[in-house]
Amino acid sequence: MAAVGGLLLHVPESPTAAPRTLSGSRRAQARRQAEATKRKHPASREAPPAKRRSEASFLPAERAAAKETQRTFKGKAQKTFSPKKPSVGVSDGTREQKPCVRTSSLFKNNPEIPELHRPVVKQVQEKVFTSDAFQELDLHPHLISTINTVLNMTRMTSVQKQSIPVLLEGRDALVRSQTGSGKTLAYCIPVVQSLQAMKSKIQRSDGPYALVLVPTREVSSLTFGMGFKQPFTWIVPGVLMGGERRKSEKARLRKGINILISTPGRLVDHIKSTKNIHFRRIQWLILDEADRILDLGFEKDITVILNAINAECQKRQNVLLSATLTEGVTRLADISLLNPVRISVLDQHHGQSDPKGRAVPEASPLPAAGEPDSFAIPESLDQHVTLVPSKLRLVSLAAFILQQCKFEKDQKMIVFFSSCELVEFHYHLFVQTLLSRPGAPASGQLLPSASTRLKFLRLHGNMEQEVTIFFSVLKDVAARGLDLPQVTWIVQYNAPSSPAEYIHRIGRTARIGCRGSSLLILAPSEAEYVNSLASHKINVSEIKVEDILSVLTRDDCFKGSRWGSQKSRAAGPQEIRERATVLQTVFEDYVHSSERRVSWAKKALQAFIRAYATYPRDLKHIFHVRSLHLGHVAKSFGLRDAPQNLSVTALKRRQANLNRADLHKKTRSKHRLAEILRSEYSSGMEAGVAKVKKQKQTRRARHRKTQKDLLGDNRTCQKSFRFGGLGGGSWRPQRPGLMSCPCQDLVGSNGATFP
Ligand SMILES: Nc1ncnc2c1ncn2[C@@H]1O[C@H](COP(=O)(O)OP(=O)(O)OP(=O)(O)O)[C@@H](O)[C@H]1O
Repeated sequence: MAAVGGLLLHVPESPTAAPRTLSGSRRAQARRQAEATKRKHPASREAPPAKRRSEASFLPAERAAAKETQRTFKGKAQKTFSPKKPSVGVSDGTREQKPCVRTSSLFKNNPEIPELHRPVVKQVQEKVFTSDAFQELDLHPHLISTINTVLNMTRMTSVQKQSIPVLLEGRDALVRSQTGSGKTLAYCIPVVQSLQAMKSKIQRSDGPYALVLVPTREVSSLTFGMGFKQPFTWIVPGVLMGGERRKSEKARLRKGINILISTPGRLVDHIKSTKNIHFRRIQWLILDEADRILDLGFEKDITVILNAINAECQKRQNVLLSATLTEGVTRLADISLLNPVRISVLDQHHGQSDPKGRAVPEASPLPAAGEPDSFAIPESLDQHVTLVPSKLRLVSLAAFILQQCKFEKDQKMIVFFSSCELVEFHYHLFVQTLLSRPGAPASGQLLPSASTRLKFLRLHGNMEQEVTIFFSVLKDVAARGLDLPQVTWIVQYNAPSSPAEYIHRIGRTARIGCRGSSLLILAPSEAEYVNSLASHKINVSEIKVEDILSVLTRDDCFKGSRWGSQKSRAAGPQEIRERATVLQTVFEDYVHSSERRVSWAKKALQAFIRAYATYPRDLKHIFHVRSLHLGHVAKSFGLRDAPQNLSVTALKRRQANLNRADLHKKTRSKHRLAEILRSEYSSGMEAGVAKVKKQKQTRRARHRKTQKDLLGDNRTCQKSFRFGGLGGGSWRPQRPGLMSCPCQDLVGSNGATFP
């Protein structure tokens, strides 16, 4: 999974939008599908037989079918009819003659969906708000009025109530509180209060008095906007976050920044290369989202920063904030905090607060060595999981999106994917098939009932000019009434690599007491992941895949021919199957409408497999690339067959390569890099990524030069590289777009659009 975390955003569509029925060629296609399904399930022509009427019959687990975990793709021949007439094309010039292809069954040979025996655990919970107002704190009146009128906040959250007085007393603190509980203001307020109260008024040219380290530039911008922008004009806040030209950052540093917010990598960059950066007057060091900072591999950078600050100033106040208290965070607290107060906001049952709600120093229960940490999860967050066979993943995701964003009101959803390519692929696929555009033909791959009001947005760390685009998109979005904090659904299409990552992902909803829900989509072979979550006191309830797909019966555009106008009849498994098949055909037709699209889908599939191979060792027994049925997985990319060179043999060859002793040394750093790349927090500018990119460029340049010297001309490397060549060369999980052959040009989705 490379730079992970893609993200799709949805806005609601009017639930009153009248469904339109399929017309013309679309209807003909649906009929073909319905007939195909009928042929495959002849028994269901009438009422389904008794034994198939049960819920389980929805996904008939064929006895003959080997378990998905043991199967390999054999390149099943697709059924192809002679191309009597041109298929429906799309309006972008890629129209071409293609054979009329019947999609293979979505519902045959799927692995059995196991009963989910999820242990019910009592989740750790926190109370978000207190009844106390900010006025009760001894703050400057202007600061209070800014909080009340500009930030529009009156009551303190629990973490603010506990932390602000402790920090105003001048103590170091280790603060743990759930996502979206207001940790940012818990330190911003004391910092601003203490700096404005300084006897000699702060000058801009004094340089930094407070240093705030955050994991990503997105967080740095949000921190800047939320906490430090307004109150006292003579205190100048500033952000260093990459994306901007280093030269202009240097100029701003030269002018002076009093509250410096930065990502660790970028700051180290300046420490090494910018002469006029200094820490002489540092009074505050804040490590916000410490768990993510460590997850992203910034431990070394933090050490460099701590050394640089310690060399210039010894006395300061240190604060470390985190939503999860992992071993790494505790270690970081040990080296960066001096005699800290531990603030952990748990509910009354856990007895963390005294009756007045003040923090109880040193009272936080830390997990015993080896015992997993229990994470606090917002009470208002409903967590769900669904087990979906690989073949049904794409239709299930689409159905779920339609269910929430088409039939429910005011829903906003974030979908997390495991790599940038997956974001790009699904974004373009859904935009092209689920949305209607002005002037678009009624037929083609577009679903007729799509709405112009349903919107998709993509965000990932691999986007060119990330910062500008990211924020201009956000601004546009905000202008249309969208507000990221009001996200109602989090969907994790690919499981996260750690419980902490899971917490941070779902933490994008149910913030500050709002309601929110999350859905984790797992394959049947990954069901055990639920136990792994439970060991961290994370409770999920199951949604059946048939319930997700049943939404398709609410939309007549997925209607097969057989059901006519029987709108009122209860949707049976057979009808759901037919409609899911119609939707899958829409996707497959789109993907197969041109060679380029097929190639994009294959690249996305390849990225998925690469990402799948980077799960940490302790999760390998659940997520192992060998447990993937590639043919089935290919279907979830709209491909009718798996690319031949993604065979298990090729993967085995790669495994053999990885087992070679001389590769062992490299593996650990590769894992580290993979973790960085797979994180949705990765902004693409982290030191590790930049370093690897640079190394690759240098290697490529060196290689070309050697080639030129050897060959005496400008021929480039002829080392063979097959698409999807997992078996060729030393394949390893990489950032999307970086192929393993050092001489290979970058191939990827950067700035490119889906064909
Ligand atoms: N006292 C308050 N009253 C109302 N809203 C608040 C208050 N404090 C913070 N918020 C809002 O709550 C939201 C979440 O705050 P913040 O980002 O600081 O949470 P967090 O605990 O740092 O979350 P995460 O760990 O996910 O980063 C923000 O939109 C913020 O504006």
